Amino acid sequence: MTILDEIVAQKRIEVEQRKAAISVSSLEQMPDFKRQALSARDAIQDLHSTGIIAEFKRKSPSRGIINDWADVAITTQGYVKAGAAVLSILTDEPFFGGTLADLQAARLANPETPILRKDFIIDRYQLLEAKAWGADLVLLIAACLTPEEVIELSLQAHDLSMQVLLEVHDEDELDRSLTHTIDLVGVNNRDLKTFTTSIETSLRLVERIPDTFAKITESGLHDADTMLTLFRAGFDGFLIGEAFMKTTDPANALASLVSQYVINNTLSI
Ligand SMILES: O=P(O)(O)OC[C@@H](O)[C@@H](O)c1c[nH]c2ccccc12
Repeated sequence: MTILDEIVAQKRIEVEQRKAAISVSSLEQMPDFKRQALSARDAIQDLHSTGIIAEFKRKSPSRGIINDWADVAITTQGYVKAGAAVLSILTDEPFFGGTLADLQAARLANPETPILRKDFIIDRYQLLEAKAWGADLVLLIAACLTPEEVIELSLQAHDLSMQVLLEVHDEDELDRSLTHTIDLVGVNNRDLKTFTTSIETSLRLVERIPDTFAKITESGLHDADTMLTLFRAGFDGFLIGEAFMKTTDPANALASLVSQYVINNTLSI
């Protein structure tokens, strides 16, 4: 059993418990449910965008505790000020230490920045939760969904005005799950079986992703040279968590990376 199987098994139980605790109509009555979601795709593909999706992550199965002290509102506001185009908020509690309250706090603190609900989505109910608690887009992970489920969940997300980031890790997942009903494709550099990260995964898969989708490279990124290599290979966006969260000042770490990236990018044009 891989870690992903374990997380999804746990998630199925959790979703049933949440459904029993909060009804769909209560979610629909939450103030943000009717809010028009912001376009993450536009924010990332804007000419002046850094393309950075900055993640708030307290812990992970691969790293254990990364940061147990940071405040969500302060950290995410700092991220935005330092140049993040989009925010990613982990809402899985057992494995990543996140909550829907974190999502809501980030929403309140950053009314103009698109926010990704980062979780293991397997059920429409979680899309309703995402919208109700302030998300603009959701992650769908190809490795834990059938191609039919990807289509169904992405259409439902669109009905709620949210965009969809489809995460893949290999050719098979990409070829099997890519559908015009998603908006952004994320290549996860982290192998969930071994927890190792390799940007070769992104460099290999980018060729197969049509230009109609925004292309995001995810995980294990921490330096401007690597970002530049990936940008040149065709990526529009970079999902980065640990490199920021493990420092004493996550927003400042983002600011340094951005200035280095801008310098390198300008020098090499
Ligand atoms: O912290 P990193 O190595 O910069 O990675 C961020 C992000 O890509 C990673 O947290 C992630 C990618 N896909 C996921 C799916 C679920 C939970 C977490 C993730």
